[in-house]
Amino acid sequence: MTATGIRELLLSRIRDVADHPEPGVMFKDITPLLADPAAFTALTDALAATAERTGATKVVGLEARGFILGAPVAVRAGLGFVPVRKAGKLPGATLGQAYDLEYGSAEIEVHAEDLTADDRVLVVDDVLATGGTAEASVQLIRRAGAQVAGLAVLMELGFLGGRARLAPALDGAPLEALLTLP
Ligand SMILES: O=P(O)(O)OC[C@H]1O[C@H](OP(=O)(O)OP(=O)(O)O)[C@H](O)[C@@H]1O
Ligand SMILES: Nc1ncnc2[nH]cnc12
Repeated sequence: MTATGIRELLLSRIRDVADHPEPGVMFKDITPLLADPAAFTALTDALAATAERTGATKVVGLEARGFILGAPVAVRAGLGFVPVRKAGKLPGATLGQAYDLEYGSAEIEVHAEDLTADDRVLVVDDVLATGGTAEASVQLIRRAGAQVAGLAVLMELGFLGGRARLAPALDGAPLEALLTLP
């Protein structure tokens, strides 16, 4: 399939849900895409290609939808997977980072021992909206002493300005969005 064909397939499997989880938010629901094996496989392959191209040694997935996408990407690319979880879930010694997102605020954590100075980490998530979640994850990875190979998302909501917000934290590492939605 051509790159355009893949993008059209992925876009056709994302459902818009108005006013979820709060009024004024147009929620981008990826569950139809996950339920379609051709679309889910195409997405996994595209993100795994990014992992290989960026020379990543680990994939970080952001709870919860970043787990669903990131774990198969890590397996496909032959890399380890490191979960970045919402605060209070990981049992070991953690590093934490608070952040704001399009609809609220939260704190994420990672097991510090899962990342080393030799690691180049590709962060995988479904949506880049305001960039708050992704920015916090990049800060966390750097505080853990690892390098950031890049950030790969299924879709970027361009009108929320996440790319510009993230630029300082990424510090030259690539941000790749398979779809950019106006
Ligand atoms: O760019 P931002 O404004 O930070 O928003 C993007 C984040 O919001 C969603 O996660 P959410 O916290 O809703 O968690 P979920 O995956 O558990 O639904 C999405 O999966 C991204 O991680
Ligand atoms: N509009 C949106 N749709 C889906 N996930 C999101 N995360 C933040 N904003 C979102």
